[in-house]
Amino acid sequence: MSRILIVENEDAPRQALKDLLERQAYSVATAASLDAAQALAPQTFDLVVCDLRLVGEDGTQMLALSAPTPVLVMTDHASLRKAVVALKEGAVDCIAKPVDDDNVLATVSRVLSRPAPKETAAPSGVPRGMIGECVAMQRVYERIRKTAPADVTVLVQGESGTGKELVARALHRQSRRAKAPLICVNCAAIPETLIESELFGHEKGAFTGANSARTGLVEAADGGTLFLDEIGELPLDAQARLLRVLQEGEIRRIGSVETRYVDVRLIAATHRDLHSLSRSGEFRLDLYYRLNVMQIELPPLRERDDDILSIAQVLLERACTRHARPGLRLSRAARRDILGYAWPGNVRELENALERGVILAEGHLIHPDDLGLPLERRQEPVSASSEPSAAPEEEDDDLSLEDYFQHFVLEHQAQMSETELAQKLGISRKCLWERRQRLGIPRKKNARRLA
Ligand SMILES: Nc1ncnc2c1ncn2[C@@H]1O[C@H](COP(=O)(O)OP(=O)(O)OP(=O)(O)O)[C@@H](O)[C@H]1O
Repeated sequence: MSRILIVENEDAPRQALKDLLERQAYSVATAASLDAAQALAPQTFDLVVCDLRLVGEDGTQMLALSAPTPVLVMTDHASLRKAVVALKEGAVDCIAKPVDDDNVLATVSRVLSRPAPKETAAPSGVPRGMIGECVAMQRVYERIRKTAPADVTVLVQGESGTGKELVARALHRQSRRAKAPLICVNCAAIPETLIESELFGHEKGAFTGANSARTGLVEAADGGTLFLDEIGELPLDAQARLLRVLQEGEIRRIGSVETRYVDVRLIAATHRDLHSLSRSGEFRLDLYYRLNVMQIELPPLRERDDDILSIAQVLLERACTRHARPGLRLSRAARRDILGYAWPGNVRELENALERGVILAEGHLIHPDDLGLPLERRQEPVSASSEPSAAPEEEDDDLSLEDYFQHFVLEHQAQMSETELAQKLGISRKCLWERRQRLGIPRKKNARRLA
């Protein structure tokens, strides 16, 4: 299922476009401003549809924020000139407002069926949207790279929140099916009574409430990839049907005698041990062997020591943007807590803790209390240090040099010139400027002019 992000500040057209695209089985997210769009990581979508006339903002900026994702711009007569600029800067197409439903659908479908931009892995080989370069994750990236083109079934294993869906997306993007749909289904999120008809479809009248025939998600993934998250939750009857899809490429809608054929690559994910589930009869052993052709094992966050702080930094920047709190940083004690905590909810839990920190932080530093990590689940600090967590009056002692620098500059820059600030800090003005750039503390416009 292609993922589309709509950026439009007016409620009614935004909702109407969302409804229209969702009726075509696209997965749609919306944002009412550039900041809100940026916080949703636009570069991880398949397409961004952006109004050029956002209140107080320039919609063309979405092009840079979304790259390499294609951007389709919407424009009215008043912003035709901007549309020309946007097209010159790389927008894939332009649609006129008020939008014509058929025209939008045709354009969206045309843009999405173009050859997908080649996966833009960083030189280190990190797939788009994923953060982390520790040895364990390098192995994951290598597995993705080798497995993606092979068109085999893949079983992704790992605790909740370790990024299994991100791996599935990377596998799809790097496969020869990249232009075809990727359909993601969380088997745990669909009621047991509905899952078979959701996956395999049904005929009209197949059961009470089946007022019309419906295509299932497996058929919707024909030619592309089906990602079944939490496959351990799939009921036994649905497991039997899935096995037929894998063995024969055959599918039969509920209530139908007709057999259809599909060409689907399956990626399955679970945090459970499918082999022991199959010993207890909860999971079909034959399906387990069929799924287990290739495995990718995601390490829990607590085993990615080298990565935790760099992941935290990127997620923190995203949360700062989302909540319009630029430049917030983690105090040294907060960093120590992050390193020492066991992270049972992995990257998702880290994302949530940082979001909490950004919302609760009062100054420019995020302290342990702002993160609110449960005390009883903290591990021994990773460093040998036995520093107690900082009491407020000790906070100054607890600051790293960078924290101190940032704290000092933010507190005094309104009253001091750059020369005075540099003198007080005992550094040159050039060094002050360089550190400002590195730490992202641009000089306040209202600060006094240089002496
Ligand atoms: N390596 C990573 N880099 C960046 N973000 C990550 C990484 N791993 C996970 N995330 C983020 O953590 C969240 C959870 O990721 P995802 O849904 O892929 O995990 P999951 O293992 O499929 O979880 P679950 O099993 O609970 O469905 C998402 O917001 C995702 O963007």
